[in-house]
Amino acid sequence: MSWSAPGGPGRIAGDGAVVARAPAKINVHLAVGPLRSDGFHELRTVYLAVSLFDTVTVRPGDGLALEVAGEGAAATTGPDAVPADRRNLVWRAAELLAERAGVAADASITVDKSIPVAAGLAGGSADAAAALVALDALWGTRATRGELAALAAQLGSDVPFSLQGGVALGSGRGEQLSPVLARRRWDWVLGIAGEGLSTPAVYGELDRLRAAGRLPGGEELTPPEPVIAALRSGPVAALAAAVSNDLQPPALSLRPPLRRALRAAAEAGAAAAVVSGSGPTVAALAEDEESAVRLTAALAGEGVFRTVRAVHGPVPGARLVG
Ligand SMILES: C[C@@](CO)(OP(=O)(O)O)[C@H](O)COP(=O)(O)OP(=O)(O)OC[C@H]1O[C@@H](n2ccc(N)nc2=O)[C@H](O)[C@@H]1O
Ligand SMILES: Nc1ncnc2c1ncn2[C@@H]1O[C@H](COP(=O)(O)OP(=O)(O)O)[C@@H](O)[C@H]1O
Repeated sequence: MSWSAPGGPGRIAGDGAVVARAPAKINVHLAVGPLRSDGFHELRTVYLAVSLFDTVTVRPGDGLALEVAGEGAAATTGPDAVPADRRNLVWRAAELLAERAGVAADASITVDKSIPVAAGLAGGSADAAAALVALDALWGTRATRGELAALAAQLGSDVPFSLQGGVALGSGRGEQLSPVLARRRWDWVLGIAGEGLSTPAVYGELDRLRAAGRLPGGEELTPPEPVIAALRSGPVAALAAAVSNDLQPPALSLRPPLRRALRAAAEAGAAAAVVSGSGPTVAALAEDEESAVRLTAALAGEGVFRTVRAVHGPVPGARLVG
């Protein structure tokens, strides 16, 4: 990896702050193969970045300091707890970038979370991607997008997509991306559960259900082509017919009330309703504005803590703002 010599600060505001934001994602296709020897599953997934963002602000500092504010700051235990130390993906992103670029890891970092935690929306990955972009500017490390993508892949399977945004096909463990063309804007209503689900627990439940013969073994990955064709061609019904997620059955097994939320969305006229990634967020696809309003009302209360309207517009990945 070749790094330019540090070239001075990037886009820095008056008080020395650099701000970046990155989007949440949903998976409109998620085919999961058997467990690999490295502890990950082979995937074919189609990621869609949606208009729900976390913001990361970095300032000059002495050593690393991290504060987590907003949505993610509340829980102290369980899958929804966001640590404000080196276990946080943002901290790891900072250490990794500093080490690779040969600069001191000096920064005071604030993460403002709007993306719910452990929700299957890749909030932690968004934070890590935004931190890479912001710290690259603060430290003047001038990494190329490709260099940042390589660091992102070391931080987590979803982080390269959080950096890239838009719509993409993910292979390998999800980190190998190729862009997908989407012709139009999609309107989603996200039903956010009050309590998150742990990603490794959901993959583990899938393995358990497969080993017990209660689900097909995953040797044959459902091909993503129908979803990719539907995204290219446009009609809502085509995308709705093609959406699928192998992690939905294990998420439902761990969180049975999610069935009610999926049913409520279907009864309220959702073109499609699917668990996003490892869940427990339910992503309901709206035909139009009126349908989105109906879905929002239907999801409220059905084991769902709150709803968020999110569109794919397309939505770019991690970017400096301000
Ligand atoms: C399921 C997905 C779908 O996009 O996201 P979420 O819905 O949780 O956001 C991803 O595969 C999550 O990606 P990410 O959250 O980055 O996972 P990582 O940190 O790389 O891995 C956490 C753990 O998830 C499991 N894991 C992850 C990816 C993968 N292809 N196979 C796996 O088995 C492994 O147990 C791993 O130790
Ligand atoms: N910046 C971060 N934001 C959220 N969670 C984080 C972060 N850094 C580490 N984590 C850990 O990752 C776990 C799940 O992260 P998150 O990305 O929100 O969910 P998901 O994998 O379902 O998309 C949390 O339980 C938390 O302990």
